[in-house]
Amino acid sequence: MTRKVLFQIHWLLGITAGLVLAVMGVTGAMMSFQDELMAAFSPEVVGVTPSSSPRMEPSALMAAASAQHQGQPVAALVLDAAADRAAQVEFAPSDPRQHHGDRSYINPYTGQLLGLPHGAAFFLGVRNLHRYLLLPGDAGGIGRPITGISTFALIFFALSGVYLRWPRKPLDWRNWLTLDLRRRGRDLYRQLHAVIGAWLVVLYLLSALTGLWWSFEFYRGGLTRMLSSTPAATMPRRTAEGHGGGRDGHDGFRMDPAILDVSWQQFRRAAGPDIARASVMLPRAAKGQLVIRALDRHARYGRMTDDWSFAADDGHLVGVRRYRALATGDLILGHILPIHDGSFFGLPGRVLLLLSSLSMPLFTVTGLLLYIGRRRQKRRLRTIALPAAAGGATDGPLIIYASQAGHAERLARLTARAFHVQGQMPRLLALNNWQPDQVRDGQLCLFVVSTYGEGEPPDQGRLFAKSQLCSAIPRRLPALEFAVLALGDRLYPDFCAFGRQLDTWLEQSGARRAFPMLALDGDSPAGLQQWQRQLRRWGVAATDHVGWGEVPWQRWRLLERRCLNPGSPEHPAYWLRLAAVDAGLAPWRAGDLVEILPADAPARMQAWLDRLAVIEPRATAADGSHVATTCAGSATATEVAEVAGIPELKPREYSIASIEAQGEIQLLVRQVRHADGSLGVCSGWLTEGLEIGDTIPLRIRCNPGFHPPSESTPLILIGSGTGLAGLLAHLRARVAVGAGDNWLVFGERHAGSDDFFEEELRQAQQDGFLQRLDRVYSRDGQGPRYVQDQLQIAAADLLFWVERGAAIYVCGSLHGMATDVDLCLRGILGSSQLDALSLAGRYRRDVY
Ligand SMILES: Cc1cc2nc3c(=O)[nH]c(=O)nc-3n(C[C@H](O)[C@H](O)[C@H](O)COP(=O)(O)O)c2cc1C
Repeated sequence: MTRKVLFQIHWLLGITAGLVLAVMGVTGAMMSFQDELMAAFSPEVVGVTPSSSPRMEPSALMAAASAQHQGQPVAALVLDAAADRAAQVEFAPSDPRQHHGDRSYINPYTGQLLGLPHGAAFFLGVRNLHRYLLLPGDAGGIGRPITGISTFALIFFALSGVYLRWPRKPLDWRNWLTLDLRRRGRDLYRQLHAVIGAWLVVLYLLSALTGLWWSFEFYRGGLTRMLSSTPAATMPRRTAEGHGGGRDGHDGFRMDPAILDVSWQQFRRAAGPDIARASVMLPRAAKGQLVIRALDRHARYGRMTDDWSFAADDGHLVGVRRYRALATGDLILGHILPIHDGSFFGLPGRVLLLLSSLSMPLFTVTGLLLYIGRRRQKRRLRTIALPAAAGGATDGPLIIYASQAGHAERLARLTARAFHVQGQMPRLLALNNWQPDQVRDGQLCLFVVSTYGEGEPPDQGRLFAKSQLCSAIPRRLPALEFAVLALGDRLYPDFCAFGRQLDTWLEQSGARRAFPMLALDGDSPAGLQQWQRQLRRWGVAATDHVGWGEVPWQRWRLLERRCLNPGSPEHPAYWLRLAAVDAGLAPWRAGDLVEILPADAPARMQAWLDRLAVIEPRATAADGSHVATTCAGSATATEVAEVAGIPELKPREYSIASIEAQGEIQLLVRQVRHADGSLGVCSGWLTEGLEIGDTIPLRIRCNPGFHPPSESTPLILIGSGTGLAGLLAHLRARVAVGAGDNWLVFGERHAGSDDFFEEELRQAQQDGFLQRLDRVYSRDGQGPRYVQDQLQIAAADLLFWVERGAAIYVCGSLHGMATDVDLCLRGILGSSQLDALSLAGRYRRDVY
C-alpha cells in the first residue's frame, strides 16, 4: 500500500514539479561557471594593464566610482591582490526595497568604471529563471513559492525513489549503481531513471536542502535556529561577491573617507601580505560597522574568508571573525551558497554539482516516458476485451497473473481470451487476490508471472509471496493442476526467479504440474509459441501470431469500392476490394478478421478528420466493424496514429469476406452517420475519404474461434447486415473445397435494395453449394421479419440438420440479431444442447 501511494505521488509530482526542476537544473548548471565564462569573454572588463603607479585607496576608488554613477553611494568594493585584475564595485540600491544596486568593474589604478562583462545580463536572466522562473515579482512573486515547492518535491523524489527501488540486498552496491545499457525501451528508461538517480541522490538532497534557504523564510529561520544560536535576522549577509546573498536597503549614510582609510590601513598591516582578495562592505548607518572580508591566498574556495569589523565612527578594530574558528553550524549557515553550488568542496564539487544539475531533465524525460508507457500499456490491456464471466465465478480455468509493467497481465488476458474463444469460461485474477484454500477439486490454474527487482515478485504478487510463499506452513493443494509461464529477462542474474519460486511452491504444496515451467525471455516469440502449443492440451487453438506477439502492419491498396444497396433508405453498405502492396503477407482462413488503421495518408486523413470535426473517434460497431477488441498491437496502431497527428485513433476490425485463393481481401462496410450528421471515422474514411488506389495500414487477425468446421460437417450460416462478410468467407471456402452441405439464413431490411450478393448466392445454389437459402427482410411487411423468426419457422429442419451433425455459425450484430438468435436456438434445441454444441465447437459466433 505504502509503495503504491508513494509511487502515485512520485509520478504525479514528477509530471508537475519535475518540469520545474528540469528548468532549475539546467539553469543551475549554466550558472556553475558563469564568472569564469564572463571573464573569458570580457578580458578588457575584468582585467587591467598593470601600472607602475600604486593602486588607489578604497576611499578614493569609491569616490571616483560614485562620481561616474550620478553620485550614487557605494555599498561595497572588492579588491583583488593580482595586479592585472580589475576591482568590482557595487552601488547602494537606488530603491531601498531592492537588495542589490548596480555593479561594475573598476580600474584600481585610474578609478575608471569598466562596466560589466559580456553575458552579465544573460546570466542575470538565467538566475531569475533558476530562482523565480522569470515570473513577475521576482523574489516577492509567485515564482519563488513554485520553485520552493518543487525543491521540496526534489527531496521527496530522492527519498521515495530510494524506498521504491530498495533492493533485496541493499548492501551490495552493484544493485544500486550498475547501469546496464544493453536494455531497451521502458526497461532502459527505468534503468536510467533509477540507477543514475542512485548515483546522484546525495547531490540532489544537498542541492535541495540548501536551495530551500532562498525559498522560504520559515526554512531559513528553522535551519538557523537548529545550527546556530544567532537569530536569522541578525546573521551577517554576504554581498558584492559574484552572485552572493542579498543586502538590506541602504539608508544613505556615507562613511567618512578618512576613517575608511584608517580602517583599511589597520587591516593591511594586521592581515599581512597573504590576502588574495578583500571585500570592503560599508556600514549602512552611522552606528554600523565597516566589514572587510578577506580571502587568504591559500583558501580552498572563495568563501573561506575572515571578517574584520571596524567601528564606522572612528575606524577602530572591533573584532575579527575567523573562518577557522567558526562552529560547524555557523560554518554551514555562512556557506549555504558554496555548498549549494559545490564550490565549498573545491573544483570537483563544482563539477559534480554541475553534472547533477544538468542531469535533472533526464529524470523528467525518463519519468514521462515511463508514465506514457504505463498508460499505453493500460490502454492495450483494456483493448483485450474479456467476456463478463471471465472476471466472475466460472467453470473454466483460473488464469492468475502477477505483473509490474503489464506484460504478464497482457499474456494472462490473452490466455483467458483464447480459452473463452474455445467456449470455456476462464476466470482471471491477480495473484495477490488468489486464495489457494478456495480452489475446487480438479481446478486448473495457469500462472503468468514476471520477476522484478532482484529476483523479486512484482507488486501484484508481493502480498501473496509474503503470506504464502514465505509461510512456514506448507499448503496442501493436491486437487490443483497448474502450469507457470514465467516472464523475465536473461540480462538479470535471477532470471525468472519469482516464477521458479512459485512453481516450486506449487509443487511442494502437492499440486500437479501440467507441464514444466516455461521461462519467457523478454518478448521471445518462440517462448510464447511454446506456451500456446501447451494450451492445445485443453482444446485451446494454437494461434501462432495473433494477439500475442506484435503483428506488423502491412499496406493494402483499394482496388474497387461499390455500394451494395443503392437507393436503399438505410445507411449505404459498401463492398471493398483490397490488394496487398507489401510482400510476405500473413495467410488467413475463413472467419479471420482484419484490423484497419485509417491513418496511412496522414495529411489527407487529418483533412478528413477536420471535415468530420472529430477529435475523439467514436467507438461504434454499427459500421460492421468490430471496434478493436483485441490487443493485436493496438499500441503500434496508436503509434502510427500519433505519427499521423491523430490522437487516440484506434484500429477497427472487419470480418474478411474473401478467401485467400481469391488473392485479395474483400470487406463489407456499413457507412455510419451519427445523429449530428457526421460520418464515423473509419467507416467514413473507408467509404468516402479513401480514393481508389490509396493504401491503408491493415493487418490480418486470426480468429480461431470462428474458423471453419471440417469439410464433411454440414454448416448452418446465420447472420444479418454486414455480418454477411464472415458468412460469405465460409461459403466461399466451402465452395473452394467442394463442400456443399450449407444453409444460409440472412436478414436485411428491404428486398428491393438490400439483396446483397444476390447473384453469387443464387449461383452457389444452382451449383449445389447452398442447399438452402433463407433471406428475410424486416421492413417489407410480409413473411418473417427477422432471422430468428425464420429459424423458428424452420425449427424442424434445424433440428434435423443439427442431428446430422451440423455446425451453427452466427455472424453480425450482437444486440440487433445474435442475442435473439441465441434465445431462439435455445428454444428450439434446448439450452443444454446448445451449450454442448458450443463446447464441441459446433456453435460459434463472431458477433460485435
Ligand atoms: C527493475 C526491473 C527488475 C527486473 N528484474 C528481473 C529479475 O531479477 N529477473 C528477471 O528474470 N527479470 C527481471 N526483470 C525483467 C522483467 O521480468 C520483464 O521485463 C518482464 O517482461 C516484465 O513483465 P511485467 O510487465 O508483467 O512486469 C526486471 C525488470 C525490471 C524493469
